[in-house]
Amino acid sequence: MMHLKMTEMWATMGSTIASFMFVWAIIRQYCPYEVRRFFEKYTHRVMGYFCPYIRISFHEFMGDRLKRSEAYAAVEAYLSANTSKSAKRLKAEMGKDSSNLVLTMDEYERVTDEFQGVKVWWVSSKIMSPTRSMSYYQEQEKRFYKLTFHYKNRDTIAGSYLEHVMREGKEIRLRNRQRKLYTNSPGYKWPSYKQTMWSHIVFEHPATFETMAMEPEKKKEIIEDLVTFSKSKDFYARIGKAWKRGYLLYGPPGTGKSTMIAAMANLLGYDVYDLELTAVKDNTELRKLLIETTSKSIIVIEDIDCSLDLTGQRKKKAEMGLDDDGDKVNAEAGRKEAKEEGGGGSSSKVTLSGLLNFIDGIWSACGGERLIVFTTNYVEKLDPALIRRGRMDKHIELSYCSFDGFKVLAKNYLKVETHPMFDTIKRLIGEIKITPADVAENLMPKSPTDDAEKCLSSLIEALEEAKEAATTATKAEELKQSSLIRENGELQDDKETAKAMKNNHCQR
Ligand SMILES: Nc1ncnc2c1ncn2[C@@H]1O[C@H](COP(=O)(O)OP(=O)(O)OP(=O)(O)O)[C@@H](O)[C@H]1O
Ligand SMILES: [Mg+2]
Repeated sequence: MMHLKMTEMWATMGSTIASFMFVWAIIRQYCPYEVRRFFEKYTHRVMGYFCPYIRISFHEFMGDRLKRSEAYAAVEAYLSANTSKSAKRLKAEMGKDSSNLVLTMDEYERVTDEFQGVKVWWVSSKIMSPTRSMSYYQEQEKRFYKLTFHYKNRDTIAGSYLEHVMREGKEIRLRNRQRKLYTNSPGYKWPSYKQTMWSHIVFEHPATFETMAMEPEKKKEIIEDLVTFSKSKDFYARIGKAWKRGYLLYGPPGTGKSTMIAAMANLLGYDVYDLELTAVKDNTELRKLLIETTSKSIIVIEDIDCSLDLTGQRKKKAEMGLDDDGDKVNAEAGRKEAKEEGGGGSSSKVTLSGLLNFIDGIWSACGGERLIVFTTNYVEKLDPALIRRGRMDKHIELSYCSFDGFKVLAKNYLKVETHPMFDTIKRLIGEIKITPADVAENLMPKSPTDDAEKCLSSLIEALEEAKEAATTATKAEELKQSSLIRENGELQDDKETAKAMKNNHCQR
């Protein structure tokens, strides 16, 4: 009897829901927007009394604002990365600024997600809402994601789950965004959509640490240093230090300094600001440029030793004939010294103290998560204040090609990991100095018929030539030294003979 009553009750409820759904479908299809909104409002209110679930909506555009909601974009990125495998209906779109396809949940698709043992449901949906365009109304699609969860999990979801979704979503967006290469050089007229001091193009350098020729341990150490930095937001906050790190890359030309900067940017997904110091008018302009840089970026000053006359203060003193303490010294000698040092023809008024402020002054903390990289061929020429630890935290020397470096290049260029010619190359590379750029050039096939053997022979030839040139140069130097010694000896003998003759003459 009881069972019969329950069955009847379920049947009645079922038919009520079915009739309700039918009426609702008709309303959605045929009724004007106002009537639909009215029904929606009251149905949600009635359902709210019985339903134990909570819903949170993330609308793409809020109110009349034209800007896309950051929360919606983060949810979209999170869902497309985490739940697109379980969704059955997906939408494929070209990523913004990028060339790859992005898969997101299709409209009205529903997926589940789990967090700390709590199950939640996400639905992608849209509503048609009226917008006033010129003088008439038209309907516009408004997309949103709806999150549903049981009310007993309210604290977990509203607290940690949403924070987790936002954080992950933002990280995914940053990873997938098209990165940019900025410059302040007035020579470049790259497209820029707003009036800023920087112009930019899309950053598309293919260098990675994997393709860099250097000792594996050194490479590993640099990668670990960079990754640790990028994950140390809380650490930097705890020790009260701005979240930035300075790298000084030094070494002879063609050893991979610029290549390493590109590899760093690709590893961390950062933008690159290539700062042309000679084009900066003065310290104020330098500060403005700094303020306009964004987080997750690398600010690069290449060839810092020739970028600016950073020893300018001293040169001016020298030109005026003042010594370091400001005392007057031989004016003529001072002017000569200044001229010999190169003169510094740049019209930039940026000073060393302006640059030091740029690196670690109060303003440098704005934005956070930034690397500052200097490159130079002559580290010994730089002012010690500029590169002391704390400013340039990590000094990396990029040097001549080692055998390990050669193996990386051979793998990149020729796809060979071992070859009988490797032994000869190992011996020669140990004997002479050759830059990775020179090795790379020799390994580059010059015609479609050039195979690995041909390229390796060309490298051996170049190494042998370089060895011969080095031997000849050493011999010439030795010869020069010995003739100098001989000349000095003869001079000494002549002096002694003259002295003896003079003594004889006096005695007489
Ligand atoms: N360590 C390296 N690993 C891989 N390729 C390298 C390396 N060093 C140089 N190369 C190759 O040589 C070319 C020149 O290197 P790069 O411009 O990075 O040198 P650099 O040290 O910046 O030189 P400069 O001091 O003249 O600016 C690069 O295009 C790259 O192909
Ligand atoms: Mg370079």
